[in-house]
Amino acid sequence: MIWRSYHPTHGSTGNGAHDEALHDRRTAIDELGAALRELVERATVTEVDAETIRRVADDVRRVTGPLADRPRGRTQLPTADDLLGGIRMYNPVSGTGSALAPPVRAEIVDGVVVGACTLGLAYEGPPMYAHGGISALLLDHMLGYATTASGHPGMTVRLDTVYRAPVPLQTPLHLTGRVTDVNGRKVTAHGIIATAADPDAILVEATGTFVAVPPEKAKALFGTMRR
Ligand SMILES: CCCCCCCCCCCCCC(=O)SCCNC(=O)CCNC(=O)[C@H](O)C(C)(C)COP(=O)(O)OP(=O)(O)OC[C@H]1O[C@@H](n2cnc3c(N)ncnc32)[C@H](O)[C@@H]1OP(=O)(O)O
Repeated sequence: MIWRSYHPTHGSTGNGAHDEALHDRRTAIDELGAALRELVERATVTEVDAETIRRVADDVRRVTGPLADRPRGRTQLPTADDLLGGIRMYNPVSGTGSALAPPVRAEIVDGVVVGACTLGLAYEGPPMYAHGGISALLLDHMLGYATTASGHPGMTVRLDTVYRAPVPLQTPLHLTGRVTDVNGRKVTAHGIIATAADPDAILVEATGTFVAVPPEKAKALFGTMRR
């Protein structure tokens, strides 16, 4: 399944004309992201002959040309993002503009972050199942979301992941993340991955420690960032 999940309501922050352009840009990014994910998945599952694969590679190189016009560097935020509002169009877990993201859709239900996604064959580790690093990525995100939503944002300093059973591909998944402890700058969170069909049967679980970044560290790490 390919999620197309940019939520238009998130874009309404100011006056009409600017919002409309921003909404249009985000919608376009969302459309390109969905097309890229479809490309990645089709390229992963295809068994067509080598000549066809080369022809597609040529075509893809050709169509990427117009995107090279105005690249941003690592210090420049995407103009479509709203960092404080939580909109990251290219986040590799939830960003609907990202070719890497499943993407995960998540919301807060009774103080718990509850997420959903389906992983295609592009995320394969052991045959038929997700790569273990992908599970850790999803859980890091779920725990990070939970800590941020609880009012205690921080960076991951530790992620302990327990793999109980393989995570099946092409299967709707259920993810959670919740804060379990706040101790000064340190926040502990826990999360799980299960199938949507059997959400109580934990496949992977993780406990993470997140640390709030003090202002002087934040300045050193992110001070060069600009819009
Ligand atoms: C609505 C909004 C929605 C938004 C959605 C958002 C989703 C977002 C999802 C994003 C999710 C993705 C998130 C990501 O991907 S974050 C990216 C991955 N993480 C990093 O790159 C972080 C790298 N680490 C650092 O830069 C520094 O450690 C920082 C700056 C964080 C702290 O450096 P600082 O020099 O300031 O701190 P400190 O070293 O004095 O330590 C402070 C305290 O922490 C304890 N400690 C340290 N390390 C560990 C450890 N390994 N295990 C256990 N404890 C540890 C340490 O003992 C001390 O405790 P205490 O002695 O005081 O008791």
